[in-house]
Amino acid sequence: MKLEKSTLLGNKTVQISGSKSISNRLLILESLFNTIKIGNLSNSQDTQLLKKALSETTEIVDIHHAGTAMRFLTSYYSIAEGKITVLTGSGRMKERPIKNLVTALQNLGVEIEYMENEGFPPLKIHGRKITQTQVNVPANISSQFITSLLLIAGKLENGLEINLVGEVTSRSYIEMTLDILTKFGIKTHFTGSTIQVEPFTTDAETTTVNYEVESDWSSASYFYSICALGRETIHLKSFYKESTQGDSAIAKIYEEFFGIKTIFSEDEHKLTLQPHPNFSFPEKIILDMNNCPDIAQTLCVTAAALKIPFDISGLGTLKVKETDRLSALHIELKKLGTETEITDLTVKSISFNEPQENISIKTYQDHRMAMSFAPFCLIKELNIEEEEVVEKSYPMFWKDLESILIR
Ligand SMILES: O=C(O)C1=C[C@@H](OP(=O)(O)O)[C@@H](O)[C@H](O)C1
Ligand SMILES: C=C(OP(=O)(O)O)C(=O)O
Repeated sequence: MKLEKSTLLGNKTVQISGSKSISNRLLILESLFNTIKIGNLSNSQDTQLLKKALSETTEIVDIHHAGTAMRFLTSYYSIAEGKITVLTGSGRMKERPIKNLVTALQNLGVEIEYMENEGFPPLKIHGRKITQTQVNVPANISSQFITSLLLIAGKLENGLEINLVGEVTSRSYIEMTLDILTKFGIKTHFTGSTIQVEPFTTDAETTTVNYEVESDWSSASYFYSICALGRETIHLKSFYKESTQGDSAIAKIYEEFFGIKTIFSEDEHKLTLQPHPNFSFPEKIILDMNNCPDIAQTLCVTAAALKIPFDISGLGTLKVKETDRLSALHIELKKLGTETEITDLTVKSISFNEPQENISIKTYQDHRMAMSFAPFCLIKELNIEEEEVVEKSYPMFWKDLESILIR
């Protein structure tokens, strides 16, 4: 996608589709318990892939690059008594770890085989009735393993006690799952590092839950970046003041470091992003983003574009997402003139120079690489390679971007 040097049109409204994370949780719960009326379901490809998988009865299920779908379906098929499912995905999915989840399910009595490499998809799952009630799961690789078990826990005869072992990563996503389970009528208790889930009662099973999905805060993050660089007001819909999405942290982060105030209009579920006209930018941004890893790329590109030094930690999960996001950032930020130093957990700016001529950003099959670098067109023209990657989470991204820019 060739993006010419642009300016931001003020006062435009962008309607973003429902949260991919919330939608994918609801689809699994709907399929297990059949009692949800979902509004504003995500139009992301990942959600469509999960929906399709849940409606199929074939033995082989290919989930492509949808990480949450891969992880959530692993537990889902584990309790499909008597059913054998081969769960596979894209080349990259076969490099994304799943061992901690598989071991937990094996320890609960499910038979799961690795069909290629130990610890990675594809998996052959022999669905069983789980009767055990307690399981330990290392929680430092992906919170999706914990969510996956939480989503099926209410379906087990005696519920489930999950002990989170070690450091807990992306904790906000576990809290989001617990919030959804509670709204759904499944009782959970999170104390210390133990989560207890009670079995779903028949009463709760017969009540229909109406769930209006809040729009996606990870998608909203790109408009915070655009607002920080373009310094005009943007409106976003449909969001709530009290969000269960960890990425809603973007509002506070962009207010503190880039002077973007967020005004919530409760009745319209609208956010107004308002740039402070005389904001003095900080000398340095120091931030732990363990709780909101998906907006790390957004922040790094904004800071690089504004040449504000940054030192971001808590990024241990970025290596095992759609691509190794830390090395992708390191390579592509150079093209914007920003040299960085990366470790397994951090990214830190070292120096800021002039951006290159004829910038062309590689996206490494990662939607967030494309969307996080796009706002740089407010500074200088650039090309984003393999623009279609945005479909994974935000198919309307280029159209929405176009609607708020003047060339
Ligand atoms: O549960 C979820 O919906 C997600 C959890 C996070 O993954 P990790 O827990 O692997 O960091 C996040 O990065 C991903 O985009 C969505
Ligand atoms: C990491 C992501 O998704 P998933 O893990 O579900 O593939 C993401 O959307 O940034």
